[in-house]
Amino acid sequence: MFCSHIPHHLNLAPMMIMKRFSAPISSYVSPRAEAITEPPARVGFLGIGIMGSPMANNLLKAGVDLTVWNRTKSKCDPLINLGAKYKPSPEEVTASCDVTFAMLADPQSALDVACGKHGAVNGMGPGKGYVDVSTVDGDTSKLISGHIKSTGALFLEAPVSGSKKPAEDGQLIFLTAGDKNLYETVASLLDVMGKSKFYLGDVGNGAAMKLVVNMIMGSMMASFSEGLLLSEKVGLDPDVLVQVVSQGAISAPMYSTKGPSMIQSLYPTAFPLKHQQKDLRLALGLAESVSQSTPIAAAANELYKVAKSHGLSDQDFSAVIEALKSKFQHSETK
Ligand SMILES: NC(=O)C1=CN([C@@H]2O[C@H](COP(=O)(O)OP(=O)(O)OC[C@H]3O[C@@H](n4cnc5c(N)ncnc54)[C@H](OP(=O)(O)O)[C@@H]3O)[C@@H](O)[C@H]2O)C=CC1
Ligand SMILES: O=CC(=O)O
Repeated sequence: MFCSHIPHHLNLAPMMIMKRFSAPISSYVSPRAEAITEPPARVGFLGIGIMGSPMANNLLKAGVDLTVWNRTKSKCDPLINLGAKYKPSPEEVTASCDVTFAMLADPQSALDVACGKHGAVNGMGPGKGYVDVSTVDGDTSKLISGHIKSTGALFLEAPVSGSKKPAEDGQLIFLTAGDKNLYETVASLLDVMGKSKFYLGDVGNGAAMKLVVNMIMGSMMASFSEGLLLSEKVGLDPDVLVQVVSQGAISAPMYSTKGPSMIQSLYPTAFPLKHQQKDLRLALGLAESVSQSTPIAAAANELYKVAKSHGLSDQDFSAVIEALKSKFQHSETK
């Protein structure tokens, strides 16, 4: 039988079968190679924010034995109510789990949680795995990998493409790199949380892929913002612009989902603006490291910085449009 290898205590089989037939398989690894690996029995999750919460929730719903930790403990409560275990430090989570996922804000927090006092590294050892799904730069990822692997454990970086809604719907795209054995061990868990997964080789490649993707996305949103405001100023209906864009060659889901609320100056947070600016900053660093010119991304980054300086860090990244409005432009030049 297709999923007969899944231990009975894990309720993964129906969801995995459904997903294999409802979503395109775009992983480089054949479905047969994934199917022979048993998922880990005890799974940890560190970082229960906008993304971590629905990802952990999907693991729970699939019957995974899950232990969670978050700096702000109250964010774990809904998951605890659904049956998750809780430990008061990353160290205690990794000590009690076979594989631990981490979904942290940025390079510093990913490093702190992995390598700081009572950090994840202290609970790692041979036979265990650490999967960092945060968006960080390659150097940070390599640093964390080095510390984890020095304990005899395995490391996989696996940043995700896809926002709050894809996380809720189990439709993320995993960009993985690192220990291939760990990739195979957690493949069925990635399938619970996502619709596809790429294995990209050495640690750093997953981080780089994610930064390139988000560099493009940040520039696209800045350009879309300019278009919305220009259309309005020349007397066009920006709602019609959204419809036109959505039907043509430049259509992208984010234009049709975020456009209507941007026109109303509403920015309900799915992807915080501060994280988009962080990703642009890291992507520019990546480009600098190989002397690649990225003037469009550099200009977009400046716009996100302006938006941050006006207190929009925790709004959705579509709030970058505010930085182009005359009230902000004037205050910048005063
Ligand atoms: N939202 C999105 O659409 C997407 C986000 N990402 C990436 O995923 C990661 C998480 O994003 P998201 O969930 O949106 O962000 P949130 O800001 O909602 O969550 C950030 C998480 O990091 C924790 N954290 C922050 N600083 C520290 C610290 N110093 N020590 C310990 N924990 C810390 C937060 O804990 P606390 O609750 O205590 O603040 C929280 O759990 C980011 O790297 C982001 O770029 C990737 C794809 C999509
Ligand atoms: O990192 C953000 C996303 O939507 O992907």
